[in-house]
Amino acid sequence: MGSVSDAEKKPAVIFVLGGPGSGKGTQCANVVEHFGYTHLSAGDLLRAEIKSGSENGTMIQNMIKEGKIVPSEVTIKLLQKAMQESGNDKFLIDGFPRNEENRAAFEAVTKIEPAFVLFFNCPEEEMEKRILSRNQGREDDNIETIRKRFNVFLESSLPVVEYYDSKGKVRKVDAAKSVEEVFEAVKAIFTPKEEKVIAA
Ligand SMILES: Nc1ncnc2c1ncn2[C@@H]1O[C@H](COP(=O)(O)OP(=O)(O)OP(=O)(O)O)[C@@H](O)[C@H]1O
Ligand SMILES: Nc1ccn([C@@H]2O[C@H](COP(=O)(O)O)[C@@H](O)[C@H]2O)c(=O)n1
Ligand SMILES: [Mg+2]
Repeated sequence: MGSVSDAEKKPAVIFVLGGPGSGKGTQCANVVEHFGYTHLSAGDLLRAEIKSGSENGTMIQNMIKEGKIVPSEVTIKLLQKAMQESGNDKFLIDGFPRNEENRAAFEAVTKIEPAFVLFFNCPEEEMEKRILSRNQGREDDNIETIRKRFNVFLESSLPVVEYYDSKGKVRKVDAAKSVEEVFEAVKAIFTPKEEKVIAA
């Protein structure tokens, strides 16, 4: 039997999930700094696609304004392109998969299974407060769209988390704490077991 060559090795993927405003982007930036992953936010890639003037731009903009999930084909192409261009082999994929269609299509197209799913658990009240004071000029950071995004999260995204939980792949973090406290919990998940033994 031949061994898998470096060129054939699949990249390591961690899906980062959690409700809107739970702190996914904030914590991914910390993980990048400490653990050398490339951070790919599906939402950021879609917003960049609108700005680029692509033919899908208007459709994506309308979906984001309504808090709806863009068809997987579009988002997966953007993720694959960003992964290839990064030159890295380990990725934090933030805000994806957002529904069962995203999940099944990513697996079918890339044949990649996530190493694990990092799930930020945060009460809706706290997430709403954070989004309303984010001030990044996002078109979907208004109370009407926020409510729609929360509904989509409950109805379509949480079942994906439950799917991975049933496979023992979810690492759940209490995201209602301070940025520093949340990162302590995240760090413990990313630190290899042998390093934890040495540090003890
Ligand atoms: N633990 C925290 N405590 C207080 N504020 C936080 C915390 N984590 C992030 N924030 C702030 O909350 C806002 C939302 O955080 P962030 O953008 O990281 O969330 P997100 O999960 O990526 O949201 P979205 O799904 O809308 O992209 C930001 O203004 C950020 O600075
Ligand atoms: N897999 C995804 C991810 C995001 N979207 C759309 O982008 C919006 C913003 O996403 P954030 O992660 O930056 O909050 C989201 O509400 C969706 O409209 C998507 O379609 N598919
Ligand atoms: Mg984000």
